[in-house]
Amino acid sequence: MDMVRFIRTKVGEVINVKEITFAAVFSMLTNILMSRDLVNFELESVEGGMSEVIRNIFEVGAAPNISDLFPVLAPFDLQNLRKKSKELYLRCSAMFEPIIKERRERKMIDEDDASSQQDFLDTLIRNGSTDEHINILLLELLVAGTDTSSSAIEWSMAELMKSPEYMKKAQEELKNEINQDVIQESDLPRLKFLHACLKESMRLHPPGPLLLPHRAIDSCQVMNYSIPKNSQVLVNAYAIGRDPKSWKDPLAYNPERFLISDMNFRGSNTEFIPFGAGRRACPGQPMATKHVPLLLASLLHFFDWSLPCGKRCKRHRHDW
Ligand code: HEM
Repeated sequence: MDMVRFIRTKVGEVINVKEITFAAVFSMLTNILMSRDLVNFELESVEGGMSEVIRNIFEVGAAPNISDLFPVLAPFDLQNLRKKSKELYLRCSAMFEPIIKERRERKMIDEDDASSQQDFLDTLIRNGSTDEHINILLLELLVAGTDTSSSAIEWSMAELMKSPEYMKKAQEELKNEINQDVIQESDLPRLKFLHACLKESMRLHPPGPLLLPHRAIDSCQVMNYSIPKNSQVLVNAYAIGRDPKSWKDPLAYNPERFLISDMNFRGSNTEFIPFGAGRRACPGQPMATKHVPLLLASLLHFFDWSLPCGKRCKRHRHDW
């Protein structure tokens, strides 16, 4: 895997885990979506400054918007959020357009050849999607999938650096369970402790702390609160994951709590909802729960980690 090869060239140097995992996830997603690798690990960069664009879109999307509180102000776009979104969308479209054009021209989709491999882009073209639809869909999936997945890996690494005994336990599990030079999807079900570490990191640091904004389609009563029809509803997954009514010693990083529980990522347990729950839960969850543990396992199995200049982390109580 490119990420592992790249880190091997940096052994002994300080590694920026955030940049590397962002690039690795981005590369996985662009390969799945359009069979293209837009990442250059050597330059630690994503082609055409894509990582910056994706991050900016995330920031613009998550920024508090005064028009949500005073809808009458929306046409004035006082914070320039709509203007910025449009500029970022145009920058992304400029990146995707040559790829879509080339794919259309090469007529890679051979309707008669049922065995020819199709990626997401082929399927969209074959279904008659316009360039605009394709641009928007690719962008939405890259934005929704990259920062969330890399944040889950980064927080897991940060927590494991703070708790060396759990890092060691996860590495021992990997040593016992992985017999070959690469970690494969088929190995994942055996990595119980690794999954527990990931769940515990996502409980404390859900990559979407307020999920996505929802809208009440009807007036309703939730406990003692009246929710009027059409109001925007934000679900605080961050607070839910740290609620002392649901979690014993909620601020402690303790992956073992997930070894003795059958909580999954599908939102069946409302006290643990890093991917949301119900009809609008994350559609990328089945994919993310494969590539996120694969990347985390690769970081832990192939390398030993320490903080720069022998620094030590304080453990246990949560200052994050
Ligand atoms: C660790 C990784 C990920 C996390 C924690 C995560 C989390 C979430 C959350 C919390 C939501 C909102 C759910 C709600 O409001 O109820 C969401 C929505 C979404 N996610 Fe993910 N996600 C991840 C990875 C991905 C990936 C890899 C993709 C696709 C490539 C993806 C695509 C989407 C899309 C398209 C939506 C919007 C769904 C809608 O509008 O109904 N996500 N995700």
